[in-house]
Amino acid sequence: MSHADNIVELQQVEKKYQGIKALQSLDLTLQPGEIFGLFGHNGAGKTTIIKLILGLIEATSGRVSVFGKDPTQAGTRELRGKLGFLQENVSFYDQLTGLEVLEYFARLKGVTRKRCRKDCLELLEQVGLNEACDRRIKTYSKGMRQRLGLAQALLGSPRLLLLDEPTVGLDPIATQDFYHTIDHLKHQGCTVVLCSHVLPGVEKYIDRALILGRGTVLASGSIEQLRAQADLPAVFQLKGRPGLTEELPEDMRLLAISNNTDIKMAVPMYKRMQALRTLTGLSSIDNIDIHLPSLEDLYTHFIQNRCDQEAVL
Ligand SMILES: Nc1ncnc2c1ncn2[C@@H]1O[C@H](COP(=O)(O)OP(=O)(O)OP(=O)(O)O)[C@@H](O)[C@H]1O
Repeated sequence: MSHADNIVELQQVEKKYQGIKALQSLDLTLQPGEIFGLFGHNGAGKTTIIKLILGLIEATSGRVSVFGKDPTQAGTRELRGKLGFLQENVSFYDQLTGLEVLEYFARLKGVTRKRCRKDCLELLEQVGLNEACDRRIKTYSKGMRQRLGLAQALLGSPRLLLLDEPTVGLDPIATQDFYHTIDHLKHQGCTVVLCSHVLPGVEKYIDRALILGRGTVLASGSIEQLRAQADLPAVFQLKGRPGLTEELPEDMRLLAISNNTDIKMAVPMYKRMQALRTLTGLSSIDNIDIHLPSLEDLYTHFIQNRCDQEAVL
């Protein structure tokens, strides 16, 4: 994909607030139809990245380009029309109904009066709020407000969607519905940036992730690339009958933490297929569970690594 196709490009970006570095040496490119996860501890710099992309703040140095333009200089209406943004802890005017709120934002976003009602009703249906659309916001639960926030972000079919903690307050079914919506948008070519502290379950929906620590990139890439960088083992959990330990080949026995019929072992990722073939051939084995390093494991690994490095310095 060529340079010109990038939806977002950040090159060697640094951001300081009152002289204090919030981001440094940040390189980031986002392509059409990409779901990108932005992860990091409190104060790592995630919101700062979102604000730079939205053009709300200027980089102290480096280059920020969104749809090929500097977002702080680009025609506001043109850029806003292509962007959708859901902030953390979304709040709306309590006395209005869900439909009224959405129509208000739709008009602000330049949706014509003619299309406004139809578009808003469709979006409310998409986020599962069609039955509550005429109820005042003050009667909405936290999850319903969050869904309304998502509908607001989806107004005008954005080509770039920035979502800060989008699943906070959503129950498991609503979270799944949310990811189905995101998947649907991806297939329409929309680029999505997901900022989250909630790591479990996210990895199957994202194409790439960036892990930030104190304003610097600790790791970035697809889950497979992050696994390769971290070099964490796959954890095998074996269940079998008495004699299982004795049946294990010598090299595997060394890796095993065992009570004889219930064995856990950490196998280097590159050896996992070979280990699986060997294990399935054993006569006293009944079950094998394999846990590959999850996004949460990888996140903990990279953050911990950074802490260890800082402790040495
Ligand atoms: N307007 C500001 N003035 C001064 N410092 C700021 C300002 N905004 C952010 N910071 C600092 O910049 C750093 C990065 O903040 P940022 O809000 O980007 O982090 P974050 O990763 O979004 O955190 P969280 O997960 O808590 O929302 C923090 O140290 C924060 O205190």
